[in-house]
Amino acid sequence: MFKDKKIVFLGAGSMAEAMIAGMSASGIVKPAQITVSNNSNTERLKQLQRKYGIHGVPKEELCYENMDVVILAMKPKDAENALISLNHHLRPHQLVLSVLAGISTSFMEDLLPYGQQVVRVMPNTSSMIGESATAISPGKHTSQQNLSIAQRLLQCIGEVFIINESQMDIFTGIAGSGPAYFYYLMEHMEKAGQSGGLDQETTRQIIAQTILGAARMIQEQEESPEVLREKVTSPNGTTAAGLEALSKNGGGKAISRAVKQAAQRSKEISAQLETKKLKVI
Ligand SMILES: NC(=O)C1=CN([C@@H]2O[C@H](COP(=O)(O)OP(=O)(O)OC[C@H]3O[C@@H](n4cnc5c(N)ncnc54)[C@H](OP(=O)(O)O)[C@@H]3O)[C@@H](O)[C@H]2O)C=CC1
Ligand SMILES: O=C(O)[C@@H]1CCC=N1
Repeated sequence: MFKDKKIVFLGAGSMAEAMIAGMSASGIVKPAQITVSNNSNTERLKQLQRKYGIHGVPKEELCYENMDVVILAMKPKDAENALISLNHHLRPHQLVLSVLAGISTSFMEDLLPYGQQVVRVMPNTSSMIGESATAISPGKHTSQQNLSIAQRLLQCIGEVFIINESQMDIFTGIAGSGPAYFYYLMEHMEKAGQSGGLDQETTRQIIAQTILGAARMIQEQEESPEVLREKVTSPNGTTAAGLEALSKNGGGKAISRAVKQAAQRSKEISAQLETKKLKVI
């Protein structure tokens, strides 16, 4: 499916690198098929080229007619300019994927040539090791075949969920931003471990294995998080004491608020960009 297909990343930041690393390691896409470009940081392009054996090409030197899949990976604030400058170069057969938080398929379609096939994507940085939870939603002109191409390509970096675009904000709150919540949790567990007498490195490995084990239990046992939690919790035992402290300190509420707040921010980004775009078209 991807033999000879040329994939181009516009944006060379942490998300692009995570996807490039995952795709290159998958063996499904060869590094030589991948090109990365950015706004101005040529040193960064050289670094990615050396590290992954891909092509790092400055924006002004990109050869647009050779691209099969264009992946937008700049910050949302830079999307409008990027789409406007792509408009003159794209051809109908070229598929545009965007990993930008808050950028809707209609936002892209309005700034690209009429009928351009686009797919909105929300990956996370675990793409780096092929463990992303990625959502995709097609635009209104996107064929089933191109949606399948996007799905297959993104399976190189982890699990892919095809969702309704109206669910993209909440997906972003859970999975796009999600790794950061777990790292935050780990930072705090690590500090507690150290103050309890464990060294940092050992604590880190213990926490990672604990989170990995809990995640795999959810994937492999047909039981809900609630049931699994109850199985850990002995009456009047250590876990009950820990959970009580979590609950008393607003732990559950804080987690739920974090997800909702991130989803809300995704909605706000969309709304702000829509207002700005209306002045352009
Ligand atoms: N980080 C994450 O966990 C996730 C991020 N995302 C999305 O990915 C996108 C990128 O995030 P992240 O990698 O963290 O951002 P970074 O700030 O790390 O990278 C942004 C990149 O975009 C480049 N850029 C800016 N304007 C243009 C342009 N017109 N054409 C080509 N490249 C351009 C920058 O180039 P230069 O350095 O030269 O200015 C830079 O390489 C965001 O939209 C974010 O919403 C989605 C899911 C998860
Ligand atoms: O923080 C952000 O806006 C991006 C999108 C999801 C994760 N990182």
